[in-house]
Amino acid sequence: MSRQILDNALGAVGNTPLVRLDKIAAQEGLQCNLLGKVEYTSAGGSVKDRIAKRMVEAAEREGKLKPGHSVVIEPTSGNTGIGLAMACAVKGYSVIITMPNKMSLEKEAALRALGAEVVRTPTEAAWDSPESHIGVAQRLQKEIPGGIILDQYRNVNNSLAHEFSTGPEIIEAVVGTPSTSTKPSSGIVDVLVAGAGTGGTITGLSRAIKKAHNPRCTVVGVDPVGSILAQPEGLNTEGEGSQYIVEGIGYDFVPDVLSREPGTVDTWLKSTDEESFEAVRKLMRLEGLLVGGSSGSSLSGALRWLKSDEGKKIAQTKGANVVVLLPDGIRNYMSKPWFLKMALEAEPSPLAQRISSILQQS
Ligand SMILES: C=C(NCc1c(COP(=O)(O)O)cnc(C)c1O)C(=O)O
Repeated sequence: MSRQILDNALGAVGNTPLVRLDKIAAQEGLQCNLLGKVEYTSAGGSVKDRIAKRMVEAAEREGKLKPGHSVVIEPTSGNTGIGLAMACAVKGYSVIITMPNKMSLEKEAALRALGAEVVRTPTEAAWDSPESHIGVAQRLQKEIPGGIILDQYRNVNNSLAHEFSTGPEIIEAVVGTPSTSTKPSSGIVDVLVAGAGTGGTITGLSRAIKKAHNPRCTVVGVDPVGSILAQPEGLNTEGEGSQYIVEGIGYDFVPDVLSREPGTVDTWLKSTDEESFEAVRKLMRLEGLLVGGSSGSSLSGALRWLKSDEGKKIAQTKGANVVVLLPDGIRNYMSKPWFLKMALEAEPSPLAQRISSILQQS
């Protein structure tokens, strides 16, 4: 793709790299391959570009979007909104985004820069209350001529985008990369680990991998403490309803696109902000990957699963491939206290101490 002229920015959605996380794997004593799907390299900066592009193009094919008339309205934690705003900028639709107050200023700035109107809503509002980002979007859709909610929480094109783009990219990379003596590979995706917000990513990836590639792949879902997506429900009792800082994953309802069919998500883990941000630090410091908070949630879930009774066999299997979905990048969170603390308040390294002692000498 990078060696041809693209019609517009939407041509640069997806086709993201699958990157070895060898230093983290070594630090954790893993024999398996730990592979990160780095979604921040997509044109809009996240995995959600894919569903935004597919939902808009499907709505156009179905005659639901009319240039110069339609106003796309979407409730979002930000990234789907950015993908939609990018698509609407290219295609000439107006767009209104409703987004909870918790979400970063960086996402709001990107949305506004792309031409979207942004309406903030109370983070604590229940999903089905008129004050929530979903409730406000529905009210605006009723009142604004040409208003249409493409609805990532119900739209089949959400999970289909991952079943037919993200999934095949992962499979092709794993199958197409030869096994060598120094980098052995089973040639299949043995484990997939992903967080869940709408659940479209994990549902689509599970279907892509289990239907067309490896029906025995273990799919691990990561759900923040405070959210209710994990199964069995008993996992959600501790800390139910508590607020968490990581953006993009977890909800107080189960979106339609998150399949509850047996065999879609084989096991769920609960994640905390603390372990998520520690995992972000590892991805930055050890692997040079400038990822966002939910990438840390996925990695911390993967590392915890690999230490569990269920995962330890794979952990010690040379050539087994464990794929971790890394949904977005630090661009969305640069002014967030959790990141500034990590980046600017770290303990001075021995090198930093050496530098200051040199420079203090008159
Ligand atoms: C639901 C939205 N985002 C999902 C998301 C997810 C979860 O992806 P899902 O496919 O929605 O489950 C993980 N990480 C980040 C940073 C995300 O933005 C949204 O942007 O509206």
